[in-house]
Amino acid sequence: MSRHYAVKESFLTLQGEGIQAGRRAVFIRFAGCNLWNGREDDREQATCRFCDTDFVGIDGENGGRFTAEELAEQAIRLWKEAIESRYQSVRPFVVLTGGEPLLQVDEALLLALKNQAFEIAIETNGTQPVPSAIDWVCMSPKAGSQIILEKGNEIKLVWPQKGIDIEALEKLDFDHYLIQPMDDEYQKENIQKAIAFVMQRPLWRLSIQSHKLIGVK
Ligand SMILES: C[S@@+](CC[C@H](N)C(=O)[O-])C[C@H]1O[C@@H](n2cnc3c(N)ncnc32)[C@H](O)[C@@H]1O
Ligand SMILES: Nc1nc2[nH]cc(C(=O)O)c2c(=O)[nH]1
Ligand code: SF4
Ligand SMILES: [Mg+2]
Repeated sequence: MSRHYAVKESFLTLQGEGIQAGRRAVFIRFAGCNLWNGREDDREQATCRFCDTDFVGIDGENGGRFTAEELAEQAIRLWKEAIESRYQSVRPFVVLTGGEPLLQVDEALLLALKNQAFEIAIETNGTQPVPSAIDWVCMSPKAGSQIILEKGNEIKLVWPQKGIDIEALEKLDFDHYLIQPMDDEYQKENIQKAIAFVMQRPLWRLSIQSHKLIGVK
């Protein structure tokens, strides 16, 4: 039997975060993460405690278990929604996220997405190896986890986090450095801390979670 991927949800939206914010994108959210099991009862014991996402199960919009081809076909169908005919030739863009997508994403899925002409971006916590077929790598490091990723396109650090070695991140081979205020009960203060961070360290840019402001998914 061919391999299946456990997908929480899949949807067409605008990339809300990072250097590519504002870009039309299909999101595929894979179920499961290695830094939290997703249960509220276990959040405080997890390595990553501030997650804003429900990645448990396969019960979300367009969720389910899919073969590589099925998932790529669903993604291209979502991409084609509402596009005016003269833009049919614009390259489709997919963001693989989760949960931790690299617990499931493999060469077979990347090939199926490439066969649908997708440019492929990923949101990863940096603890898993990244296949070279991925076009855009966004790593968001989590304090207390073992980061193995050394290069990519953007680092998006959620702030504040205790126990992050900022200088060590700056020595990695990434093109863009972003700081993203943590969305929790202290969000207002977190935004001020993120602004102060950028003011002291001009290598870094502010990333706001714009999808939450404009009311898209
Ligand atoms: C839900 S994660 C999934 C991808 C991957 N597991 C990761 O952590 O990068 C997607 C992005 O949301 C960020 N994020 C999660 N919870 C957040 C929060 N409460 N406030 C701001 N950003 C958050 C993550 O750091 C990551 O950049
Ligand atoms: N619009 C939108 N942009 C995003 N960028 C990263 C997201 C994620 O959860 O990985 C995300 C998300 O959930 N929605
Ligand atoms: S690593 Fe990513 S998906 Fe996992 S708990 Fe943290 S923010 Fe959520
Ligand atoms: Mg999100």
